[in-house]
Amino acid sequence: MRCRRLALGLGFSLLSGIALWSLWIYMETWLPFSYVPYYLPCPEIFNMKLQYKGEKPFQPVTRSPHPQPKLLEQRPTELLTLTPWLAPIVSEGTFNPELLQHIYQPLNLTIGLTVFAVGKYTRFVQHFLESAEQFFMQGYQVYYYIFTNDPAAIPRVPLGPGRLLSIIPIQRHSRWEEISTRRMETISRHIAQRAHREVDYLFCVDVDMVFRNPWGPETLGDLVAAIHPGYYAVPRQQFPYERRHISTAFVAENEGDFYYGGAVFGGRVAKVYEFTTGCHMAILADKANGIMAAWQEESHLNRRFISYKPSKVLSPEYLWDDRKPQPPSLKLIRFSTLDKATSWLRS
Ligand SMILES: CC(=O)N[C@H]1[C@@H](OP(=O)(O)OP(=O)(O)OC[C@H]2O[C@@H](n3ccc(=O)[nH]c3=O)[C@H](O)[C@@H]2O)O[C@H](CO)[C@H](O)[C@@H]1O
Ligand SMILES: [Mn+2]
Repeated sequence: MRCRRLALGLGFSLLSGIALWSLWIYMETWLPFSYVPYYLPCPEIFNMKLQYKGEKPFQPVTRSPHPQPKLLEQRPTELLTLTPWLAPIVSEGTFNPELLQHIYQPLNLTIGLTVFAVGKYTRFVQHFLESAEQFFMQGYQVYYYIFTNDPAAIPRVPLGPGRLLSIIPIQRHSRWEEISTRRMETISRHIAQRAHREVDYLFCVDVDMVFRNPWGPETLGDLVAAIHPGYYAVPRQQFPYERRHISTAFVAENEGDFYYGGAVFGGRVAKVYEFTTGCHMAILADKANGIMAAWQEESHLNRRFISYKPSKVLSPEYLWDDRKPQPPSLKLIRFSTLDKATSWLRS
């Protein structure tokens, strides 16, 4: 009796298993499509730039090995002023502010500044904006774009003439890595929807920072990157690039110029659009393969700046970290990270 029941039970389970399996097969062919990870673009193809006949790219994309440029190579207290691809490296003493003012002021430019304040990071907005009002692009039209999940938490900071601010509601993601990484997508979409009509140049920066000294037209360029304060004096083999081949952010040992910070980049709005869209696509490809790059969007930013060299490089004066003592090579700290309670903020 017991054996019969057992046999019946087993038979029933087998039959229902087969039925479920057939249903799944049927459903799968009926569903519009399914994702197959290995069909996604592999890094080599993804980083390839097609050069169409008649198109003259401003900068050739190189994969040829070349020596690493050293910011402090010549004299320990003087910074390099030109990259090997002839982009200026901006620092105090390399430009004449009055002359630049005369050149750029009549152009009637509008400079956009994007900043994200999601969750606990809304507490940085007041200090950030107050300092930007004092130092960021003084005398120019400025458009602040603040992306937040909590518009009510954004303080109303009085703005000077010709300066506008727009609060843009966005979704909150639970993981801080996701919040940080999604910025590329959000900025790219925002440029397509709005910013391309409103600004000439756009800078994208972290909110947990303050301006300490003037940031002016010397920073304007087609595509602008800033050297990370943690890695301006180390060999590129020690840069925290993404080193796994499977990631679209992969960088080989013999590649890399400077290690750039994810906290500051910008340029002409059309170039920033191209840049953020490219980074977003690479992030999506990684995501589909279940990968998060070593330093999230900063890894993708660095990968892209190797293939698409920045036309202007900002020295660590424009991206400093207050926890470090100011070295003699940096004459004027203009923008720097606040010492913050990272683990609490990200919890
Ligand atoms: C020294 C260091 O470790 N630096 C890394 C760290 O920078 P940070 O420690 O500077 O990252 P972060 O915590 O400032 O996050 C980046 C930005 O995302 C926004 N944000 C982030 C989290 C959040 O909950 N809400 C919010 O609004 C905010 O604008 C913030 O400034 O992480 C970055 C992630 O891309 C890069 O990998 C940096 O190299
Ligand atoms: Mn930060």
